[in-house]
Amino acid sequence: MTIFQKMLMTPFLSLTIYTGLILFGLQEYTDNNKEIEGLSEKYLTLLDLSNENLRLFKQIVVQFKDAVLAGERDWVTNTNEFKIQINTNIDRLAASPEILESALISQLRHDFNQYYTNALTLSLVLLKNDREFSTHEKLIHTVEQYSNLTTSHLKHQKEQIKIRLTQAIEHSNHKLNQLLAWGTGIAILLLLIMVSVTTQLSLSTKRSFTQVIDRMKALAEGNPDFSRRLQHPHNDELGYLIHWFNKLSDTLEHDYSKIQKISITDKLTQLSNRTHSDEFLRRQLTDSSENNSQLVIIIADIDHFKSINDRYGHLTGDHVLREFSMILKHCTRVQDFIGRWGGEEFIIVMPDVGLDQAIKNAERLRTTIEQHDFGEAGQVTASFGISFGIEGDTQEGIMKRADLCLYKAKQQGRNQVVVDYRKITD
Ligand SMILES: Nc1nc2c(ncn2[C@@H]2O[C@H](COP(=O)(O)OP(=O)(O)OP(=O)(O)O)[C@@H](O)[C@H]2O)c(=O)[nH]1
Repeated sequence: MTIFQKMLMTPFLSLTIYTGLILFGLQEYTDNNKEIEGLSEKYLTLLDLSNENLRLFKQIVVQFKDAVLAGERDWVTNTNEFKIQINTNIDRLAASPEILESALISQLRHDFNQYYTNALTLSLVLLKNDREFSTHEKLIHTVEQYSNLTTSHLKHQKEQIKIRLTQAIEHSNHKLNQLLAWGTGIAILLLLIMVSVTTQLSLSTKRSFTQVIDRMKALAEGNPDFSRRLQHPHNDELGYLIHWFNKLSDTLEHDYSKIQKISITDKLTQLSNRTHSDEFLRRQLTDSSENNSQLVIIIADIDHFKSINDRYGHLTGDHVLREFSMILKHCTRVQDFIGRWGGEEFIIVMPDVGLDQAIKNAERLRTTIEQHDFGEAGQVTASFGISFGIEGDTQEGIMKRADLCLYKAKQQGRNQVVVDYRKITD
């Protein structure tokens, strides 16, 4: 996935999830409202029945009183309708045992019927002009007792319906509040995850970009580090950038090493050139003095090279130089350094070698060259000057001593090896 897609995905996902949460919340809110509406309807019906029972009961009480006071027997029988209605209502209330306890309903039914039976009996007795209340004291007391109980049960029933309704609404609201709290929690959690993912993404992108910028800067400032390549495990824009930056580094490394090689190599002989020989000698002198090791240099110069050029031409001269270089390479150790010091002058730097061994090597070189067939130029000889590193030596010092020996070799008739023994004999 590309960085662009990742960046787009974060707000898109957030939007989708938040929209989902809002829609879910709205749905729950609507459902909750519907549930409360349903509850209200159910409970209010019960409350109406309860109120009606209270009203009917009061009417029965009043009816009995009126009948007795007016001496109208028919009025007593009128209460039967109210009684039937109350019992029907009680049956309807009993159909909701989850709201009204069946024990309370049974108690109400029992006490109301007790009241009605006793009140009816009392009313009929009193209507017979038997108005001596003291003789009916027990019955009056029973009527009062059941009247109070019935009223109390009816009120209690009404209260119970109200309480249950409040509880049901509270429960429903509590569920909604819980959902709201969960929704808010999830939204905050998601927000934190989004922020953390975006921060991580930004930081890792920034880190990778910084890496690329640093490497580009180093490259532009001429300090390339070709030993390692940038890594990016993802196939995103940064991955492509790093991939092509690494490709560019490969090309640059290749060109750089090519240029480096050219800058230190002599084109004709493919040996190290003067600049590189100079540097190498300086480094070796430092190393040998630090490690307290022996360092020997040999200067080799082709004899009468000018006359080869003059007689056979420069191309033949060049051929001789190439052949000469090959012999130097083949007759020395891998750790020996060979460079073209000037026109037909060469330097061999031999680290960790005794002077005797170096002299033997120079002699072997001299005889090999002498015996070699240089083609058109025929036989060619060379002269050698040898010097070795001494304490506090400088590049100029060791070169000068080797040069003096070479000069001596030329003076003494060429095709020979002259060694600078001065420091040993001193
Ligand atoms: N063909 C060819 N000749 C070169 C090259 N570089 C230098 N020379 C020639 O090498 C010759 C060196 O001549 P001199 O310095 O007089 O030395 P020499 O003739 O070898 O004499 P001695 O060193 O005294 O034996 C000059 O003629 C240069 O022109 C080269 O790359 N190719």
